[in-house]
Amino acid sequence: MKANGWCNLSGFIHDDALVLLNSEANELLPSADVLHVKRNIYQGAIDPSLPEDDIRRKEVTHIAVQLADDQIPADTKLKQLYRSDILTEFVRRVQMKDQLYRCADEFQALNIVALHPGSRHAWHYDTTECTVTLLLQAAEVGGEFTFLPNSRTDDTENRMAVDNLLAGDVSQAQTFARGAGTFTLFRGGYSLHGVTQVEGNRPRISAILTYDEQPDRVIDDEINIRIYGKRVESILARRKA
Ligand SMILES: O=C(O)CCC(=O)C(=O)O
Ligand SMILES: [Fe+2]
Repeated sequence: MKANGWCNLSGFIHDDALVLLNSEANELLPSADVLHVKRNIYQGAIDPSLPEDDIRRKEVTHIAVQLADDQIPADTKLKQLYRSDILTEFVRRVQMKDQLYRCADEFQALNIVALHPGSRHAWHYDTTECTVTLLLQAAEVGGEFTFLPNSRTDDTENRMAVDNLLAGDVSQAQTFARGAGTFTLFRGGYSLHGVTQVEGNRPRISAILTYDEQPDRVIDDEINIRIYGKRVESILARRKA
């Protein structure tokens, strides 16, 4: 974690427990929305000094079948795992934070994401410093997590490496072989990353566990509507009415 900004813990979930978590996800996913989110690699904040035609301004539509936190019942094993203080404390220690809390946002806290054959997760930075994922079901082929370690800091970006990567030269990127049950922590806010195209006959399913250094962090309605679409828009509108 210190040297590369990532940490991959394979076999973190025992095989028998993994079967339960994966079947919960597969039972819930038919009720999930297909999200279409248009974004650039920075997910919004483009460096204004970039030329108009710079590849880093380019918007790509990200497509995923995704369950938000409010769609994952409290009695599922997956939510119980996420809500475990032992796990939160473990994540805090790996991330070397003085304080770390589960995200308080009703939609973003815990998500289940299915990438179906033919889809990928385009290169991007996360809007939070550190991201935690649990792979529940690996793709048959492809669907690999790829990562350009420490490609930016708070002050600067390794533009040469990022430009080469976006132009298709993946020689600087690291790719991890991850089996289902692998728990991965990475500094996604500082390292450009994505998931290669999923191939074969089944979706790649992962859980995204979100944490924050603030105990009460919620996300702006506008951002949640942009990510989660009509369903969340109508929940929020009904509440206001
Ligand atoms: O699914 C993964 O392994 C990575 C997901 C990711 O980058 C994200 O949700 O921001
Ligand atoms: Fe990400």
